[in-house]
Amino acid sequence: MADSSGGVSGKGLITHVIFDMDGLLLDTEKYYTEVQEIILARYNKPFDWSLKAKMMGKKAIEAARVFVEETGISDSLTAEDFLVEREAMLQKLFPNSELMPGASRLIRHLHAKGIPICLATGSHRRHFELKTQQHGELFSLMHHVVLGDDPEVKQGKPSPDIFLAAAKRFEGGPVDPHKIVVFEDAPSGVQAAKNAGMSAVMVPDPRLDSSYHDAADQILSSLLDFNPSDWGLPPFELTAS
Ligand SMILES: O=P(O)(O)OC[C@@H](O)CO
Ligand SMILES: [Mg+2]
Repeated sequence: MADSSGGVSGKGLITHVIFDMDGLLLDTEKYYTEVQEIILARYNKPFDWSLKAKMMGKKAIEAARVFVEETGISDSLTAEDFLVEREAMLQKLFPNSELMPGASRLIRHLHAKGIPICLATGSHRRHFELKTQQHGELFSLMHHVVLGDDPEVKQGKPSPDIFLAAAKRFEGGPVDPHKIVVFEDAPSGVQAAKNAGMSAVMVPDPRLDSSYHDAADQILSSLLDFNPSDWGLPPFELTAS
């Protein structure tokens, strides 16, 4: 739980960092929302952030089941058919994926300072490739990448599987979870980090109700507001004025 100052109380030194991708490093959640609104409009159903909050961060089929069941359309559209229908639209949108503010600076800073960093995303390989095709050099700075369709990831977030798999694959792994901070945007992702025994910095979409923030150790409105010293990580260089 973040302390009142929004800083971090009582955290030991962090030595490794795990990044979520969708909504945290890449501005891609809007594409999922756009496609889901188009599909729901056919059933005259509204798409709202309480449904979004339950879907984001999950593996595709898990998010699809939530979508068709929570909206009450599962008799007309199966989770599998939903995934097929949205695929064509997403394949057009994902190559335009842009970085979230502060993402590049933080990744490059930690890499330059020799802090081991990796990626752990519910996105499966095909979507990962589409979303990162404009950002290959930046994502190559990750020590490793764990994807939603990785055989070790039996269950998606909020299960800890993906973050435990990520901790194992660092040099000299598995890394003690208490020495890992996870950056996430989704309630399911923050919960997965806590379930893995790790710390979680949440950068939530401002439209997400603040009641979903409770499990995070620190809440930021943007990665630009992250202060590495809060976590014992090397501070940003002061840019020459
Ligand atoms: O990269 P993450 O946030 O795990 O998301 C994957 C996908 O489920 C989008 O919500
Ligand atoms: Mg995310």
